[in-house]
Amino acid sequence: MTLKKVNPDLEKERSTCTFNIEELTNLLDTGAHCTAERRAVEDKVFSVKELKDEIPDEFLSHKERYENAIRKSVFLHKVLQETGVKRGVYNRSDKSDFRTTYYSIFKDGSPFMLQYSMFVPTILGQGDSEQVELWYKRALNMEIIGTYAQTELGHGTFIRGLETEAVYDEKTEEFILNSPSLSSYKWWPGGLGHTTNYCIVMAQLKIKGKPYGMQPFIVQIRDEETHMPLPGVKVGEIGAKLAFNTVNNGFLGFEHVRIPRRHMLMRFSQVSKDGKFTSSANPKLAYGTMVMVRVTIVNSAATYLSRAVTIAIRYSAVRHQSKLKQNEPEPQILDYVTQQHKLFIGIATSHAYMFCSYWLWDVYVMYQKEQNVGNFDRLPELHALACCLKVISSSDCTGLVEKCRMSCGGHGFMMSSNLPQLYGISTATCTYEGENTVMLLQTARALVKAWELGSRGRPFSPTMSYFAEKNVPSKWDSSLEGILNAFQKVSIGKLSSSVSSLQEYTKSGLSAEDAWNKASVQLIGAAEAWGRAVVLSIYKSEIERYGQTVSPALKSVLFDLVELYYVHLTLEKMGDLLLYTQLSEKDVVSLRKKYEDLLEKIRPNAIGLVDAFDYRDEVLNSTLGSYDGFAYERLMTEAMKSPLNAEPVNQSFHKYIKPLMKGKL
Ligand SMILES: CCCCCCCCCCCCCCCCCCCC(=O)SCCNC(=O)CCNC(=O)[C@H](O)C(C)(C)COP(=O)(O)OP(=O)(O)OC[C@H]1O[C@@H](n2cnc3c(N)ncnc32)[C@H](O)[C@@H]1OP(=O)(O)O
Ligand SMILES: Cc1cc2nc3c(=O)[nH]c(=O)nc-3n(C[C@H](O)[C@H](O)[C@H](O)COP(=O)(O)OP(=O)(O)OC[C@H]3O[C@@H](n4cnc5c(N)ncnc54)[C@H](O)[C@@H]3O)c2cc1C
Repeated sequence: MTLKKVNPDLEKERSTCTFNIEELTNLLDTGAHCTAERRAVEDKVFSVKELKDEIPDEFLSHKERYENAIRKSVFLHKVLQETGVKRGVYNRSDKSDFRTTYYSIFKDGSPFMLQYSMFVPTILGQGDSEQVELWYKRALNMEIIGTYAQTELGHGTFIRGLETEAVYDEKTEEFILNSPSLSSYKWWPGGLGHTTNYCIVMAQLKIKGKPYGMQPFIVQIRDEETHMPLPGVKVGEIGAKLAFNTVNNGFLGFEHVRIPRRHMLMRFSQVSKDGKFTSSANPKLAYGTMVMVRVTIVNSAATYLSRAVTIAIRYSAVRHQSKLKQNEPEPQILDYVTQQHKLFIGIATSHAYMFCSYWLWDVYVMYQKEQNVGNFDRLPELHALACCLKVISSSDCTGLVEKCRMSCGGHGFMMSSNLPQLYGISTATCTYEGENTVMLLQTARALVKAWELGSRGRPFSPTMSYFAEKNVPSKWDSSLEGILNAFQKVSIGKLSSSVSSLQEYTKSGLSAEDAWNKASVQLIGAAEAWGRAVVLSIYKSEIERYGQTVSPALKSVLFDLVELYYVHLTLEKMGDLLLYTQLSEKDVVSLRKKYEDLLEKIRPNAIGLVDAFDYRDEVLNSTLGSYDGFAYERLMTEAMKSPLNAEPVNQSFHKYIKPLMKGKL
């Protein structure tokens, strides 16, 4: 099929863009040098023919898909090694540490994913210098391939309830790993099924019968030559899932498997040869990898959404349907304001979480530096921020990815659009690295504690400082500052009501735990409200900061999106605002008009805005979202790859249908 260069609809859209697309790309990539570096890596990666799929993955069997993913992972590793990309070392954004490039090769994840995302970072974060020296090099060279094995069949959320034991035997200076029950089997770790030969096992340390809490151990599970499971190791794959089907998530059980003492990662806690336990300065340091991954999820969520919204907006610009005016041709569906309502918030939300993720990453890096000199003061706030922003970014972005899919009508249901797969990998972020409700409850725990300490005169941490302000009613103000203040009032109001309920429930005789459980719906509302106030505040302040350095044309568009985000959220959360602020019906009417005006203002820049995410066709992997906009031609080309189209009549016709038709069954 010969294609014209670009669909005229997209050509027209690109001509109405009011800002410099490259300038926005550089800003989103955290610098022009990051864009250049990323593009150079992409040029290299996408020129490797072995990394292209001849048959779409969805037409392969489960086993074939796994084998294909392994083949590609190995080629990709080689290419990235040649380009000098540091694997296992996170950066501020998915794009600048090449996660997006990496994972675009796999629509459904790579079996090496956990090697890079958690195995190596845990060695770096939890190992002492000697252990890092030994294991990091081996892992980086892929001499060993590992994963992070924490979750068990019986427990994922409640880490203190994990059953896998590591019992110290001082006679042999070894730990004995044991899985005492079926529910203690590790369940879920990526790559564990048939890919990894080592793993970090989180297990309950016991010395002379005394428990010392959960600690990380590096455990060999397969022979380095034959890849056979080692004696006492029971390992396999957990089966088909909603997504991540090429990640090779696995199960693992131990029958008294012995490992050397120095295989416990000992940066924070140590066990001496004679079985003396030295505790870390803060027992929660063993949970450090989770904090780091939660921080990175905020950027990943924004990135998944930016890919989905690019596909949906490009498709909406080339798709024509129905009639707006009787005597005119069918309009682009992007001209329907309801379509703009579904999609433009996706661009704004992606920006909001991207800019917040850069800020959060900087907070994390600052904490890391302080932690290295024994200062853990920032940890409780960082933990609350990482939990809460992980939750609202993953749930908002996943909801919007699904909205993007539905906005493409029937074609969004096609696997070749890549929207179903994007939904799959996005929705997983709501569960992994801490199930979202549980993470909100962790956030609420920190907020209630801060509130109670604050009421006794203790200072609030920076993101909670507005708790100190009295919740006095003030006139509604629809400026950005006014809306931010209003959301802070909602946050104070919800937290204050939750604390009052907790106090009333305990006063009425409930235990602290029962009171907490009874008030928990309110508590997760208070946690979410705090997260909203943080995101509104950081998104605005980051754009104000960048606004001073970018061109006036770009600054104007960036603020259109900030306003859209603010007004959209105000209309969405109207109930809360009516309860806790002076918002009136008249204000709502004028905000609705403001919202409609903003959609109209953003419309000419819609394609420019998604082009600025700078996703090559190979990254989007979508028949609907390609840069040239030839969606129908691509849909047909992909349909022809269905194995059923290889022959005009399938044998089942002769075997079953024909006898049925002839009444000969
Ligand atoms: C080219 C290649 C480039 C490569 C680059 C890199 C590639 C990266 C690829 C990126 C792709 C990313 C893909 C990632 C894939 C990941 C797959 C998913 C992996 C997992 O899911 S691993 C398993 C995760 N599991 C969890 O998250 C479990 C959740 N549960 C918990 O965290 C805890 O159990 C919970 C709920 C916090 C409760 O713990 P508990 O011990 O019971 O604590 P308490 O409630 O009693 O609280 C005590 C006290 O501690 C504080 N606390 C709790 N947790 C933390 C923490 N993590 N840090 C700091 N403090 C913490 C808590 O606030 C309490 O404080 P108090 O002062 O109130 O006492
Ligand atoms: C795609 C994917 C990849 C994964 N990869 C890995 C990996 O590589 N390594 C690894 O170790 N793990 C991995 N996991 C496991 C993951 O971390 C856990 O599934 C997750 O932490 C949730 O725990 P759970 O499954 O035990 O859920 P549960 O805790 O059983 O949650 C079930 C329900 O119970 C509720 N609930 C639980 N506790 C509470 C509470 N205290 N208060 C209120 N409600 C509660 C939850 O809100 C939820 O609604 C992965 C999971 C997925 C889906």
